[in-house]
Amino acid sequence: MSLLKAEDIAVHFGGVKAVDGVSFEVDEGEVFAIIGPNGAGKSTIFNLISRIYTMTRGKITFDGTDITRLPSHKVAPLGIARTFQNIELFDHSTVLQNLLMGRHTHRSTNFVEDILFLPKVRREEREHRKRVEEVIEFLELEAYRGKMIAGLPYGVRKVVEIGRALAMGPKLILLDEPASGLSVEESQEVAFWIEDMRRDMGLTVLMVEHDMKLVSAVADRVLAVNNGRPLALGTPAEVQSDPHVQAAYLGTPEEDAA
Ligand SMILES: Nc1ncnc2c1ncn2[C@@H]1O[C@H](COP(=O)(O)OP(=O)(O)OP(=O)(O)O)[C@@H](O)[C@H]1O
Repeated sequence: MSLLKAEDIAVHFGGVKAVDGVSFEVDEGEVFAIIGPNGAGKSTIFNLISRIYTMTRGKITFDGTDITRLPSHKVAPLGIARTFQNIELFDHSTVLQNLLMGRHTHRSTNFVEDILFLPKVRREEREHRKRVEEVIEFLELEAYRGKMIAGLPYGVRKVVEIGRALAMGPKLILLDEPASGLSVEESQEVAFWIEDMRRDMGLTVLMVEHDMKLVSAVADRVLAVNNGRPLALGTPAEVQSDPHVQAAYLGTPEEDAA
């Protein structure tokens, strides 16, 4: 069953057709990757799903709900969490504080209830802590729990960014280039975590990634895009051997054949 469905989605910025008629479905429990050269429109597709950008045309359905015109702040509570290409954490807060902030989408208490620290507030606080501790254990972040983000190595910050998204308890996680800037060993770890997210947490994963080794290792299906247009859809091996995809990456005249 498809959890996310994008139908003929498009966004144009003046004359730039950043995304121009892309359709795909992500099945529940699937790891689905979007690949393409720089400027192909991959991050823009994420921004359309997150509702950061408003679509020029098309429709996006998540878990049976039409989210095409949903305000962006209502996307996360539905069960969609994301990471950003340029890590978006609070540098002067600890790992634990950043992960707890990931729980904010689940707050049902108001300011007065919080001040009075009512039983309902305490109960929610306990639940937030429990979920965050599960994430810390899952991503093996115990050693960094009390450390400031600013002082952490890049690879650890990338993992915390994934943790912040996981702390939300989503059904679908959007990973924007989870392996960029990581060493070969760190990328392999990310591959294991993606597998575990699916197997142990029952998550559906949609990722944008340049690292074809990671994509081949974890993705069930791949959508290749170029110039905002779809090029090929299939297994990693099928997409990698597609002549249009090869042409787009090599920049040969074949590119126009798409
Ligand atoms: N807010 C915006 N205003 C104008 N143009 C934009 C905007 N956002 C994206 N674009 C343009 O849309 C195109 C697609 O950009 P996008 O960032 O989605 O590419 P990408 O495939 O994610 O690239 P990369 O791999 O380099 O991250 C680019 O030409 C980009 O300049």
